[in-house]
Amino acid sequence: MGACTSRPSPEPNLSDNDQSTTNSPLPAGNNAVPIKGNLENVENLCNQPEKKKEEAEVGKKSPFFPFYSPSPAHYWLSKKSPARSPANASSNSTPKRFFKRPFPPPSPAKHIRAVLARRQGSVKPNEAAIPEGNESENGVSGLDKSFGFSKNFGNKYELGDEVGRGHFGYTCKAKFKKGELKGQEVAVKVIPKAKMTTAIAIEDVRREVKILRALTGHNNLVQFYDAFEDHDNVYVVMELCEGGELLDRILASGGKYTEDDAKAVMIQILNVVSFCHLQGVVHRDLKPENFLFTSKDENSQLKAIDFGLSDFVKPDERLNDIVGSAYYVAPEVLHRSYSTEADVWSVGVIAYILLCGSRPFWARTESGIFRTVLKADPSFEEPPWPSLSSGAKDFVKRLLNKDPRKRMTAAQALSHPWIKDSNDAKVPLDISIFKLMRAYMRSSALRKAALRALSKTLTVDELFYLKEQFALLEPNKNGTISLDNIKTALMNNATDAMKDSRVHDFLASFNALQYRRMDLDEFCAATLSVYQLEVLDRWEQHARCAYELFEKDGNRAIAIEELASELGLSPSVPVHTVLHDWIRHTDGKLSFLGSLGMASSSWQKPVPTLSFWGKNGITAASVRLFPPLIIRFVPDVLVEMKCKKHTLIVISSSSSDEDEEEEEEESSDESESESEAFDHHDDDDSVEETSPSTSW
Ligand SMILES: Nc1ncnc2c1ncn2[C@@H]1O[C@H](COP(=O)(O)OP(=O)(O)OP(=O)(O)O)[C@@H](O)[C@H]1O
Ligand SMILES: [Ca+2]
Ligand SMILES: [Ca+2]
Repeated sequence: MGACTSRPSPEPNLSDNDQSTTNSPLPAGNNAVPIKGNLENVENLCNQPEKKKEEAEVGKKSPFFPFYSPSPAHYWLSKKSPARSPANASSNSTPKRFFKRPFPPPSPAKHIRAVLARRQGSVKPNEAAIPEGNESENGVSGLDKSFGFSKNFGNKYELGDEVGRGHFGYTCKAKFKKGELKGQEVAVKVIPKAKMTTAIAIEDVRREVKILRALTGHNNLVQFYDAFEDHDNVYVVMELCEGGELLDRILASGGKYTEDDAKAVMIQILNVVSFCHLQGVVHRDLKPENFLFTSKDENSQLKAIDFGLSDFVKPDERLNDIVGSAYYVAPEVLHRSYSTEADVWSVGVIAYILLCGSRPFWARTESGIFRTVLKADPSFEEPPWPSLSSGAKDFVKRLLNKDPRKRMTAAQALSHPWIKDSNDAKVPLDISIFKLMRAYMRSSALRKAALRALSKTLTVDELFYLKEQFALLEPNKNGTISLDNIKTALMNNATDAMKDSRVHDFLASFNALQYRRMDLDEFCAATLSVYQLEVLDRWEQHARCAYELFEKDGNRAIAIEELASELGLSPSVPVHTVLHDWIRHTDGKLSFLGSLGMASSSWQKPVPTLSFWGKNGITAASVRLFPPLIIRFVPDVLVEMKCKKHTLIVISSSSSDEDEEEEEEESSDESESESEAFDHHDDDDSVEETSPSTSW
């Protein structure tokens, strides 16, 4: 937005009137302009004669990006970053090797959101041209731009040089003017009120400060000191991080970290991300620009900044607004149903970049990026991946799983074998444990028995994390926990943010635990994630073994005929034939939708897709080849299906309503919903985009 072209205000009260037009704003669509891996191209882009540049912009202007952002070139060459300065282009400090998918990514965060907001009618089409210096119009617009912050910023601080900027604000050094702290330096993010042209934008700033205030105190989160306002600006005063952005260090390192260095960064990022998630805060804009080092020191601490797009999320809630930065955005965000797992995806993107120096999802247009995020698998074949450890690859793959239910959580990632040996700190409490626990407590006896059997097949590594979580709940002498333990553990970790994310209300749904205790065995059964186990190569062994244990415990499987009756199939239907008909030819998955015609008319609501799992994917033909096949089935049953000679086992992944809803969503055919939003885009090669009105 305007911020990217405005000059830093030397005085706090300076309005944005003087927004420079010398850096002619490029539409963010110019993200699409490829910077072919070296600074020359970037410089060329910048050095185009003004008129030519304008022409180029007009020609390439995409209707998708009515809001301009820093062009890659401008950003790259911004004065705050020596690594990006053209003067350094040939100096030793300049990375010799640039990314195949060149940095820096501009942050189209707001653009994604603004397009959406515009579509929903809450932003006027011409908001792109945000009225500058419109402070006198504040009243006219009817927007309440008072935040209730102190008004005496100017009395307390003396504003100094700019140290960085983004879409929403610019950050300056400042000094205490008087008192004990006189001369001490801080950082001040200045957010011009002139840019708050919608109620949403004002609310975003309010929330940014609220979240920062609530979460401050964590070692890997920028320390918040105070917030001020005056007629023109909001001032967020925080600790000054003098070590620059993580992005700069990545660039300075030639775009590649050693595994050990990457681990050290990952541990800090995951620590703060898991902390936010426990508090019920989802950051939504995790990217290397939003992590700063406190000092230039090689081992300096890393701090998360910029909670401008962050939000509170209740443990049961799914958010639906599309925000974030394109390269880092999770697929489920584009599908508009997401929670904290979306941040973990972004961490996965950062991890991928740290380890190999390339972006995992790349295209020349924003819609092209979205398409790859939704559909493409990142490459682990190209150098340097073959020379990296299998642990590192497994770690990144498990963060970049497109299914959020199969993705590791941040706390879990900290106990991943690749990380845990280098991590002295304790694994933090994981809110997702409580979600799984609640689903377990609401499950049928049959499902509980199945999960118990499955939990007995877990390996030492898989158990490590669950045991850590159990220990965090401080079991009593007998090794059991109760509702009180959960409450105490949460209280010990609580900040004000938990009030907004309603973690305590969520606890109320644990009443079933009030009169009983849970030992470690049951805890493991309750909190293991079947979705995550399914990702593992050894999943079939797990399931096969679990089934044997399940039977040994005296449980009886349901025969296919019983399943058929449970599904409402009439006894006259030859079930084995039906089974065959359920297999979708497109992907070889067993589709329940296909069975609808034969199912009894009592099936009113959409039926979830039933999928076959097997090594290398199961095709119709392989149904007969892989005994036993493991299939997941939403209703609460564990079923053995005798299919000719072979055995099919059905283990329900979950019984919670939430999951059923998700299943239904999935069953409406993922590819269809994707194509609805993106298929019309001609591939990334074209900068010309279809009109947004037809695409969103
Ligand atoms: N505490 C700090 N110490 C030093 N520099 C900072 C600090 N906070 C922010 N910065 C610098 O200012 C830049 C912009 O800050 P921030 O990311 O909060 O702004 P933004 O407008 O919300 O950005 P975005 O465009 O990513 O949304 C940062 O990338 C960083 O370089
Ligand atoms: Ca930022
Ligand atoms: Ca921001």
